[in-house]
Amino acid sequence: MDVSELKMLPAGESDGTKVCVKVPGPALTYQNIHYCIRESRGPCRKRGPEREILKNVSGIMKTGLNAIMGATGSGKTSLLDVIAGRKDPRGLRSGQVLVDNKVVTSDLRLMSAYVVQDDILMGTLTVRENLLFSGNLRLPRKQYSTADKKKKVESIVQELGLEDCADTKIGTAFIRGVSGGERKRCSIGMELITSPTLLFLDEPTTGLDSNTANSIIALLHRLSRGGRTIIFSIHQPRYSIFKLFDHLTLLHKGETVYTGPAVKAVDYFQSLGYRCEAFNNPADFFLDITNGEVLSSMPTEKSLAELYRESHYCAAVKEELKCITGPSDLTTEVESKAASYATSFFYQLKVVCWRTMLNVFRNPQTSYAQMVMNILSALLIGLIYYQMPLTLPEALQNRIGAFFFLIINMVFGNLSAVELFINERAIFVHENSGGYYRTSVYFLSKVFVDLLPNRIVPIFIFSSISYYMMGLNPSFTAFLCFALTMSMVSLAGVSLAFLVSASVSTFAMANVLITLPFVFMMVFGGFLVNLNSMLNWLSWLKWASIFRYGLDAVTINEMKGQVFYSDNATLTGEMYLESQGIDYSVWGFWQNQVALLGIILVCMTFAYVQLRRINRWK
Ligand SMILES: Nc1ncnc2c1ncn2[C@@H]1O[C@H](COP(=O)(O)OP(=O)(O)OP(=O)(O)O)[C@@H](O)[C@H]1O
Repeated sequence: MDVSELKMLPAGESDGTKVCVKVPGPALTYQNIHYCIRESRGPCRKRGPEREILKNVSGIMKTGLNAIMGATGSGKTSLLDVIAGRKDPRGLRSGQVLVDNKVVTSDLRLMSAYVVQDDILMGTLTVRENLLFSGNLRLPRKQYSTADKKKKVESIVQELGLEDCADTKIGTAFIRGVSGGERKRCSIGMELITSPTLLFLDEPTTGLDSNTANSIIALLHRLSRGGRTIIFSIHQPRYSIFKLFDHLTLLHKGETVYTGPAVKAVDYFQSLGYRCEAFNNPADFFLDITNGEVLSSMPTEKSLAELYRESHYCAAVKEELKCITGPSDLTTEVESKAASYATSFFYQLKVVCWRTMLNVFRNPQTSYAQMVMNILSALLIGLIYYQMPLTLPEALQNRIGAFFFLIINMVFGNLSAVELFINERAIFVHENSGGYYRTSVYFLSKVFVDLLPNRIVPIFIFSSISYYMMGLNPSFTAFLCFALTMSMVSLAGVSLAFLVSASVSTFAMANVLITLPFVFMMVFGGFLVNLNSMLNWLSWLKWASIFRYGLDAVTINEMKGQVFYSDNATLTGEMYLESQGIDYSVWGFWQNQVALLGIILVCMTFAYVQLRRINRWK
């Protein structure tokens, strides 16, 4: 739309400054919002007393730039999250949020867009690839062909001025990427893909230098003139930013101290006896007032919130809200409706798998390092146990020692898998709750693209190097059974790591939770202690040991049919297996694989359940 067509009507109407656009954006109203939190305290996470963080706040936000300002901890982000339907509805004690007089449901939430403070983007993908990812998943395939989606991405690239960096990667800890401002623009672009008319942004200028912050707000201002209602929290904007605001909501300790046209705010506070000095930035002036650093020339016992409640601005809001009626309770409505998706399960799976694959290939430290580590450790083990003889006693000692070493290597080599869901937790929560894809799609993409090729291919290479260097049973079937056992042991270790990774949000906690079971499983593996001589009530733990199943399987695979000899005696592999109480029948071997498969399936299922249980609310 041509900007010259736009004209600001004179400010000062009771409802605030009106922005003239061809098609206005939705009007968002919120009424008597009481929001409480209950913090957990102490090591037992005992629930503390309830704390009210939003106290009876009401307001109306219309087409244009609607800023929510206030000092740190005043409740800006909480208000933004409540009205955007992102805050845990359990904390909402009363109040109602309506968009164009309709209650906020999850469908309505998907129509709007929310740009989080920390830009959550896939760092290994370029700006254009990230935008296309959003477009592919969030634009219905019935209405948009692939060419349409590409066209839409190109129009957003141009609208946001991202042409120069469209093919630059966003950047990770290892890759130098786009600048902070370009990152923020890309985050906004990810949300603009669905052409939302209601856009929420949490502190869009935080962390940016003042010129970049200026250009971001100028961009939002331009977008708002296309008929959008843009609502954002902001901390302490400079004047050139402040003067672009159409509507201002000022909070102090969870209460409204002003809501109305931004251009009228200085006059309002001057009418209360606060003097804004010449050249002072109004935004700084307001924060000085709420922080008590500027005093009124008309001292009163009343608080700023009480004075606001007596003002004509508050009366005007109340008057307008009186005409708007909606259902009495918001909470149930928000909770009950499941999110709907623009695309089918299989299409989502294809798009998310493609992104996961690109991410794996462009993250050398995970894919290539895994391969190199496996080759190096195979060579090391191969050299230590090079061409093991059949003479006793070293034949048995070396074989059992080598198998134990191999299993340890397979299990502990997967400790890095605990990073998987922790690293990407923020991006998963953001995209999943933003309606990009289902939880099952994300989980399966990790299994198909990350788990299988990243864990199984290197293990087959590892097995072929170490197996033939150690001079184990030369039959090819025996080699395949060995490689299969190594893969199953590794997958069982990874699935336990997946479960831990999906259950906790910090590496420190994940490391403790994964190391403990691995160490216990190692003790109950049958190498460090004779399981038959253990206390009965303790020995059941061997049934949960990945080590025991792995060790038994490779021992049966190697020993069965072998004959070991010393100067004056011979010992068959079967005799050794019997002495250890290992069932060496065909089922005896396969029951270990079945048990490992059982562990994999149980851990994977619980990992998926845990991913579903991750708290999406802020
Ligand atoms: N989920 C939560 N758990 C615990 N405390 C919370 C939660 N959400 C908000 N609070 C508390 O509520 C108060 C208001 O928080 P909020 O993030 O809305 O403030 P803010 O004005 O956005 O602050 P800042 O500018 O520092 O981001 C703070 O004291 C904060 O600690």
